[in-house]
Amino acid sequence: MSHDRQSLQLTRRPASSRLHRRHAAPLRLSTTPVAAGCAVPWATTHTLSPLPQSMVREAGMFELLAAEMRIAELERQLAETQAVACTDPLTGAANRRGLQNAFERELARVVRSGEALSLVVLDIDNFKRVNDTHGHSRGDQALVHLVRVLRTALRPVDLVARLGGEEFALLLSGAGRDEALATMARLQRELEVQPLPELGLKLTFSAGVAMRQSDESLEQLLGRADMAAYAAKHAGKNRVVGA
Ligand SMILES: Nc1nc2c(ncn2[C@@H]2O[C@H](COP(=O)(O)OP(=O)(O)OP(=O)(O)O)[C@@H](O)[C@H]2O)c(=O)[nH]1
Repeated sequence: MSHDRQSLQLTRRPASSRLHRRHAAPLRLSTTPVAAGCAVPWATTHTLSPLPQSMVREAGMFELLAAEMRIAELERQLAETQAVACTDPLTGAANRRGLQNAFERELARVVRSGEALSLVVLDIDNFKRVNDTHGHSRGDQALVHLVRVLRTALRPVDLVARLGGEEFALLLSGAGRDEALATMARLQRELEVQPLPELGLKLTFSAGVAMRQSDESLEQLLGRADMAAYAAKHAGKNRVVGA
């Protein structure tokens, strides 16, 4: 039997095997009478002719669309995984990695625009007492409450990150030292008027503010802000010190 590109003679066989062949090279199936003198009366022969170009094109478009949908889904999953990897699970604030990413993003922006960038290290005062008096679970709630108040009071461009325990960092985009100090005074007032629900507990913090100097890395900036926060603690807590 000779096979050419235009037609293919086949005896009857399972549909699945025809579909398989058809998937690889779409062909249209049409039956023709059994050849005269055929010794197998139940056998029919079929001529498969090529599908119209429009159907081939449609099939190709369908496969392309399916691949694009799959890629979009994988991109969504990747973005979700990255967001989880950069987030503190308890408070929803950024974690250190999230802070690092945000710092790099902001740095690129302020270098272009010439704007200032300030970083704050903030440590809740007497947090051990909150845990000891009200329990660890209330302590957790206090951390969540603090982040909520900070986020509500800050601009959407600013970042709240949890460095660990009851220590946080704030990245204040476009803020110089004085503006950052004023922002921190505002946050102190917000916490004063928004005590922890149910307990009525007022949280206070000690914080150090550092404005980024040229060529300063995140680690160096964090170091200066941390020392200022340490000074705030040792000066009596519930205060903000500029580096
Ligand atoms: N509930 C809760 N407590 C935490 C978490 N991480 C750290 N802590 C607690 O935070 C407390 C920190 O205590 P300290 O380092 O003595 O700090 P502090 O009591 O705030 O004292 P000062 O910093 O001097 O004001 C400890 O009791 C830790 O167990 C957390 O995720 N949840």
